[in-house]
Amino acid sequence: MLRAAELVARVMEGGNLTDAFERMAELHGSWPEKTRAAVRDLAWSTLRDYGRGDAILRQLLHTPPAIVIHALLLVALRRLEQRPEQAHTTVDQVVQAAAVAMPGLKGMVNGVLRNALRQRAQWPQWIDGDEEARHAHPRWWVERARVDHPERWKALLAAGNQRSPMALRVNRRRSSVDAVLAELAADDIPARALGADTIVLEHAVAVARLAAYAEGRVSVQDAGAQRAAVLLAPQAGDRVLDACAAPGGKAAHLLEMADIELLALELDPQRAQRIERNLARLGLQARVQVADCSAVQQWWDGRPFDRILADVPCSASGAVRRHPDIKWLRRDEDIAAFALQQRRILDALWHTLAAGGTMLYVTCSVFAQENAAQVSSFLRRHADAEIVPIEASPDCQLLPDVDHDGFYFARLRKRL
Ligand SMILES: C[S@@+](CC[C@H](N)C(=O)[O-])C[C@H]1O[C@@H](n2cnc3c(N)ncnc32)[C@H](O)[C@@H]1O
Repeated sequence: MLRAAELVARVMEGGNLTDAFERMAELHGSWPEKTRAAVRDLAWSTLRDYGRGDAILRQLLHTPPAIVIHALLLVALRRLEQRPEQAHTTVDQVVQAAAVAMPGLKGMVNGVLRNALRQRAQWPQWIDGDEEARHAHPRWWVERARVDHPERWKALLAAGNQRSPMALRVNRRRSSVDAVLAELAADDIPARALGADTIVLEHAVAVARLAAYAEGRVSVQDAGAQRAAVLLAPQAGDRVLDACAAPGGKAAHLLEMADIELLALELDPQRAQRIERNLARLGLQARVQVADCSAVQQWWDGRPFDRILADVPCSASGAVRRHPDIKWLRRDEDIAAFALQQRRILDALWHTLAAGGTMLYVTCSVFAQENAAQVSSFLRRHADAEIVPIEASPDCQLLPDVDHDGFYFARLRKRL
């Protein structure tokens, strides 16, 4: 429990959860898979529960405690909700953990948790009386959801608090959905097909259990993310740009779909290495270059692209259940900053698209400012741009559900 609390504390101090977890897992290389999964699950689910634990703690504490103890209490409350039948064991374990982290506060932790247990019947009322706790999202986020999705905001927020589905993308150059489904069935991994290359697993499993992964026959990629390559529809011989490419999921899908010449750009050199590793595992080739895609003069050779994938940096609000730390780290004003960055990238990339070529704009956001509003303003600035509809709609806003995360897609064609 202390390890999960350390991860939560890292996020409360402004750190990235996935990075913190990877560093911790590296440090404890001998952890069995079960321990790794348990630490991960507890940290992730505590952070997904944004605001709920604090609504309870506010009733029991006058001042917020030191960060590591605060995090430990949140983890403890999460565990008490998950396993009410083991309440006393949980309290004992948390008190022992507090004795390691801050021995002087052991008694306080014990007192708060025993008090919390005594008043357990009140928790639903405390949570319900606080809007952030009720939806387990920051207030500004609830407000944006309400304004941007007036019909579906409650379902959208509820979906953000669920566990994310695990989906595979079959490398059609090496296997097929049917063959992989048969392999999974033989390994007792329940799964179903969803679309041309997509399989959704009933429960998440460690990739180490998937021989098809190590052998480059499948990749782990959200089913929503897999729509990008399908919508861009690369054709043999196309010159294609993936402008924001790491870790290379969509780049690899494009290369699996057609014999194309692909340039994959990535700003972050370390993340760029992940593209190389992924392509090597799948037996695919592309030119990978570390560059800021919006500084066109630094990387473009002047030959226009037939297709461009602009999978821009965004709030990731559509993938919040996968990255629950973003509820804690993002601020309302960050959305405008992302929108500005996206606008710069779109305007710069447009110059590199051939007349008649297609650019697919993608975010994993559910906020209109990064999505439909961004595209409308792009169309107003570029008279030579037109929308290519997606299933009879000008664009496509996927909201998170049992099959996929939230994504936004808009297809833009440069007039001839
Ligand atoms: C949404 S992720 C891309 C995911 C990727 N397309 C995939 O499917 O695996 C956005 C990526 O863009 C990178 N990035 C951010 N700003 C960039 C820029 N100006 N130029 C190039 N890459 C950028 C980020 O480091 C991040 O890796």
